[in-house]
Amino acid sequence: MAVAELCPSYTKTSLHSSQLSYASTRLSNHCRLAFRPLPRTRYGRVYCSVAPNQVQQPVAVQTEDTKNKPECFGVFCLTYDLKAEEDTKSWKKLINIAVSGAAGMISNHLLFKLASGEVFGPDQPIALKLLGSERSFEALEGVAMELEDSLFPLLREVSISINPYEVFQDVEWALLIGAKPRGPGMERAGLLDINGKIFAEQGKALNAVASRNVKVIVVGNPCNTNALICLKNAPNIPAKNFHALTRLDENRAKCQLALKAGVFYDKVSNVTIWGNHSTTQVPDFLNARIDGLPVKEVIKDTKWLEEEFTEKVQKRGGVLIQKWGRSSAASTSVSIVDAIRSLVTPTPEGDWFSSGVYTNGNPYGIAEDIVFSMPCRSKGDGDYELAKDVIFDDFLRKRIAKSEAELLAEKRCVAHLTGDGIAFCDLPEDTMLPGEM
Ligand SMILES: NC(=O)C1=CN([C@@H]2O[C@H](COP(=O)(O)OP(=O)(O)OC[C@H]3O[C@@H](n4cnc5c(N)ncnc54)[C@H](OP(=O)(O)O)[C@@H]3O)[C@@H](O)[C@H]2O)C=CC1
Ligand SMILES: O=C([O-])CC(=O)C(=O)O
Repeated sequence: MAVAELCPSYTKTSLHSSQLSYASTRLSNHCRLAFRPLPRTRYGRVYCSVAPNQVQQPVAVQTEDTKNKPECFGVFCLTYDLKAEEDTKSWKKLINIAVSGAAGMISNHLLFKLASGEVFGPDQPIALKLLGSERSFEALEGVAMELEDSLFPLLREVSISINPYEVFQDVEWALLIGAKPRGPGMERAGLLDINGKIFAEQGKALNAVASRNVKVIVVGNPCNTNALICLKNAPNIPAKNFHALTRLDENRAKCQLALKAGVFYDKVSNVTIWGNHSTTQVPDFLNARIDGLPVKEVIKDTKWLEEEFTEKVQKRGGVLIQKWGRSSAASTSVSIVDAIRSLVTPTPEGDWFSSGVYTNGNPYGIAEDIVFSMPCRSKGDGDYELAKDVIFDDFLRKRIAKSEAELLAEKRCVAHLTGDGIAFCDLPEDTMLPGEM
């Protein structure tokens, strides 16, 4: 970073504290420096008095102090005097949001939704902490540049790093999207192992440095078992705070039911996706409602519901890949927004939403100690409870049991990553992620 950027007017600028020693190194020979910390922030103002022609072009070096910290990015390293606005607006306390796989396709949609305010509200300033890898670091800088150029008023900090321990520091939300896609010829067990290692490491990092009340949404596949691995490696964070994203499946199911019934999709409610985010998932039409009525009273074609509808939802991701040549990114990011908003706003009376959550005393008789998608309700405080008014029939029970068996097998397969002993992979059949068929 050039001195001119650090001290653009040559009289006064604001710096993140991590830049201070660098600023001092570069400027001390040329100007008198004073650093005054701003209250309750990690920023301060550097005051220097120097004539422009005295400033020499710097060599971009970082001191020991700065190089192990996540880098704040460009314009997000500055702070501004918002006092005039603060008189008229009441901003909420800044929240820290970590996003992994931040240079990937889903994040490319999601980050801009988060920064726009449509997720956490128009009075909620946010800090985005982007996690990438050496492979993606330059792309991550590109993402941060686009965020700069978008001039989002609510986006107060952006930092990028390849170290989860830096990125997860004090985060209140962790959106874990980055994962290796399953390549040709790769066994599902191999995918579980490779991605499981990523989520074990990230669980440990969350455990060490995140807010104790962090909410974690695991998107990277296989997301249920990745979420299980993550929470098992984070024993100091409540297991209830971990979610595997099945909201996209719920949205897909709502769309298909609306289409069949000839209604707009906002008329469809109480849709549960049970189980795994895989082709064994169970889109529940028994409890779902259209315009307040049980689906079966509106759609009388039971064969369609049991066969076509169920399979269409289970395989929607794969069909989309065949059309697009890549997996759902925009609709996934929309569903992540939906998932977050369902936790931070009260669930409408009588309705619920689906999320893959830890089974610990569930009322449905589902095996304990796995991450299973179930119907949830929230008061809007970030927490949830399981919906109680749910009915089952033989068809639903049988389908749920299949997804449950799959998740139990996945769990045995990653025992070495959850602290449950030696892994034993006996996956019942090579079931697929929605995108793999
Ligand atoms: N739950 C759900 O409903 C859905 C889940 N998904 C899943 O979300 C994940 C991300 O999808 P998408 O954004 O489209 O994917 P992309 O391929 O566009 O991005 C994935 C990111 O994962 C990171 N990554 C981490 N580890 C590896 C690794 N070992 N090999 C390769 N990449 C790695 C990469 O970032 P970097 O280089 O920085 O590490 C990359 O940017 C996938 O696992 C996908 O299957 C997708 C749709 C729906
Ligand atoms: O398998 C994938 O990456 C895609 C996926 O999860 C989906 O579309 O639901």
